[in-house]
Amino acid sequence: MQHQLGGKDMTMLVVDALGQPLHVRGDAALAGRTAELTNTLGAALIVQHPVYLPASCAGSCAPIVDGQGQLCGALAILGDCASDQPAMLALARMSANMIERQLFLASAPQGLTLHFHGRGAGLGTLQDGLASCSADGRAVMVNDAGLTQLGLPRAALASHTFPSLFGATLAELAERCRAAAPGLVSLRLRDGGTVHCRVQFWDSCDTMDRRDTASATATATVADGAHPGRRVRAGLGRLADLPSPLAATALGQLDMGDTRMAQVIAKLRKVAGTDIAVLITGETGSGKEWLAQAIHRDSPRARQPFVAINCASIPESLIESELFGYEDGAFTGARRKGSPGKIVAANGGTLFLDEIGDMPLPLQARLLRVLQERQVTPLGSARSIPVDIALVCATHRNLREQIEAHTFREDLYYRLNGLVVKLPALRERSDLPALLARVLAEDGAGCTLAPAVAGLLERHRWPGNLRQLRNVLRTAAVMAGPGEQIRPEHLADDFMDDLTPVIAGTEAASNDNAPALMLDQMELQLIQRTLAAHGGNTSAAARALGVSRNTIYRKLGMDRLAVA
Ligand SMILES: Nc1ncnc2c1ncn2[C@@H]1O[C@H](COP(=O)(O)OP(=O)(O)OP(=O)(O)O)[C@@H](O)[C@H]1O
Repeated sequence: MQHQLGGKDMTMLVVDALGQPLHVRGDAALAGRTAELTNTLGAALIVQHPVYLPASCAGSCAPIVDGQGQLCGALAILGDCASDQPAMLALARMSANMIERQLFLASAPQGLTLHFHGRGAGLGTLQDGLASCSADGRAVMVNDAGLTQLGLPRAALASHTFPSLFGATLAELAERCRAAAPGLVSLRLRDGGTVHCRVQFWDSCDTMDRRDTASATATATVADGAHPGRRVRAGLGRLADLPSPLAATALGQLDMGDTRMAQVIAKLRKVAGTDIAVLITGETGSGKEWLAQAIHRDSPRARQPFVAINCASIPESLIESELFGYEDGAFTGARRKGSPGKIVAANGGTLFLDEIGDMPLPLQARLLRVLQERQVTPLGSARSIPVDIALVCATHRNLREQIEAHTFREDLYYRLNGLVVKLPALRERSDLPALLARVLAEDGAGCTLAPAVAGLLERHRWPGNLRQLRNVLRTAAVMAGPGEQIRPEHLADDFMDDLTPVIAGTEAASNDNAPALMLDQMELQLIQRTLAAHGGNTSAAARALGVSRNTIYRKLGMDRLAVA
């Protein structure tokens, strides 16, 4: 929440069901001050609905219910934010919802946990339903979002079992999980509706055939303080793990079966908790920031802030104040109250400096000083603030070359490179099918891939790496429609354009030893040459040849791939 509030002068307050403060961030005096506040918090507790607070203690408040649907407290954001009231109410409601989900998962029966939604795209969002049941499928717990989707009042839950709600026994579900190609299972409800699900089996669940599922499942330690050491079995294997306390460790979730990725993760696990600075290199979109976040989430600092700053996207003149902060009126245009800066904001947690190679030289010297002295002096201030941060940096540049070109300080480089890890480009990874399945499950609106599309995706060079992969699949899923099969015509034109030279090149190579050029082979060569002359741009080649782009795809056999 603090991150979302972006440094606004606000107070965050969590109270129990009796309105007693449990946790205050910010102005503790404000949190306990007014009768109106107590009354309004009380109102939120009574009506069990988010409410605005009165003007005297402006803010918003949302109730929190536990996994059994019992009211257990409320969360309030207090402070003068008249113009932002709706946003604050939404933030309070969203944060309360996140707490509720954690409470639910922490008290879930140890048989199976199901995340479900009527639309595949709803999975992994705060709106997806949660259902948990005991290993025999009898005791079922469902959160409010889940009950809404099932169309059930809470009181009716007591008379249901898992099979009576979801139309399958745990053993049947385990079987479906084994067979589910993209890591997403659909269940037909008793009322005829369908929900898309991701499933996690706890180890204690006896209904699973452990021998058969060994290759398809991942065993993971729950990264949740409430249940240290609990072990879960992810029924859909690594593909379907969710970013929840029941999922594998954050780093473990990035290991999809590629050897190089596994090595990167193994190295990072060794330095977890040591505060050794990590430098991540890799092409754009290869997942450097995601990796940095996973390092943070698996570290002892996980409950402290993760603060990211992209040195390439902030104007040079602002990096200094953004990073190191500034005193009241330190420079023209400075905010009246000054700003503590990102380094101080990350105190106790992790500072992620993305595109560190783009940091201007003078600031490199300042950063080095901060890292050595472990204290920051904001602009215009004589006072130093001690800081305790773990540092993760990333770059797609070659810092050694930059050192030789005198654009990067060698001493800073050696301070940053405690451990250097290189993320493989997507085209070098051997786990593309698993990645496709995961991204589809997360972002694919329940769609599946036609085999021909899987073939096309595997041929692609992916210059934009994981970012491009996610965008291509997300757009294709929208084109195909929820729950449909993604076919070649659903892929974006520019993606097909990028792909054409690769396929054309493959065809050309395989034609080298052809004895006599038949008419269609000449035609093929003409197309290949024209494509080459137009830099692989299918539209330009089609125009030059006076044919349609589809004709080119057809002649190159890409339509055959499409129906394979
Ligand atoms: N392990 C992953 N699995 C699936 N998708 C991922 C993964 N890692 C990253 N992505 C996707 O790729 C996008 C880009 O990732 P990220 O921002 O971490 O890349 P980056 O290497 O930091 O990029 P840049 O160099 O441009 O800053 C993410 O928003 C996400 O959609």
